Amino acid sequence: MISIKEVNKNFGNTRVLKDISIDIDKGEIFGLVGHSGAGKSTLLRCINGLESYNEGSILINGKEVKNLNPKEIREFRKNLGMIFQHFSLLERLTVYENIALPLKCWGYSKSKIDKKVNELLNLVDLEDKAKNRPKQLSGGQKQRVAIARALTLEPEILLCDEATSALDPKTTKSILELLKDINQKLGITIVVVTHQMEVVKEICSKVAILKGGEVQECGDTEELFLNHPRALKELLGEEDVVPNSGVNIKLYFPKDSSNESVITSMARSLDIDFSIVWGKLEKFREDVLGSLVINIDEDNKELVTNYLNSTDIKWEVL
Ligand SMILES: Nc1ncnc2c1ncn2[C@@H]1O[C@H](COP(=O)(O)OP(=O)(O)OP(=O)(O)O)[C@@H](O)[C@H]1O
Repeated sequence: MISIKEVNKNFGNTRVLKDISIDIDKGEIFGLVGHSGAGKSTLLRCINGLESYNEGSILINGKEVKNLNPKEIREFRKNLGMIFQHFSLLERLTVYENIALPLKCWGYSKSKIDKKVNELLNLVDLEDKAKNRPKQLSGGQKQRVAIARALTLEPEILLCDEATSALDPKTTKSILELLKDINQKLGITIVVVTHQMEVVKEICSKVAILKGGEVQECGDTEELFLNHPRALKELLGEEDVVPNSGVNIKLYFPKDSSNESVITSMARSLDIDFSIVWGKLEKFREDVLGSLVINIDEDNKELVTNYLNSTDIKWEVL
């Protein structure tokens, strides 16, 4: 649905997007994650046609975004909803009027507008706030209004730029639940730009980690958390602290494997000593993923690595 190929983008002499290639499938919730300045928002603006790109291609439903003429771009934008960190609601309008705005601009009849707005108020659970103004709402409620407004023209794609960054953790969770619900009920493809790994963990099926305008990692979110590549560690500010002597081996346990049985079986079959350096369990949606670092004698390295290769456990020497 969204196919980004070798996209380069410069601001003056500075290249801020470097050879970006990402494919986003229909119905997916895709995360673009990275520290400030990584190029996330610029990429999002290239996707929605607000910025052009110097080289490469961005195809949405088979159409090259930068080649769209003004008439096509109007239709194209209709198909893309967008929500932002600071909601971008009009303060002088009520909740109802804010949601109705895009429909009014497109010249829909009053009855069609009324039907759609009420349907969306129900979807975002704000029926009782229709007559309120934005200043009478909490941050989470404001974002719900923004989400409803972004959905009025029934877009196929919803772009979220740091949509939960201004919200507390509990409100963030409820907004993420709503986005998940919308994705499932309406089949909308959602692209989420965020610096919050919790957001990625909670709702994104795929993710790309950006750094310095480049894609460092891209793939399945669960795989990424399980494999914990360097790019993810850097993003999370994690460091593996391990002993200087012996060999340190990190084992990764997918959600359906029992770490204890592998470790005890290994100790029993190989009849060797090893120490556990540290272990970590991490909640991943409804499941728990784990990793464990063990320290063994250099002499036992081959024995242990051969044993681990005979299991389905992923591992690496640190
Ligand atoms: N209009 C612009 N003119 C010049 N440079 C820009 C412009 N917009 C962004 N940049 C630069 O492009 C780089 C990427 O910025 P971008 O806003 O895309 O990053 P980001 O990952 O979204 O960061 P943040 O989360 O802080 O918004 C940064 O170095 C930024 O300074």
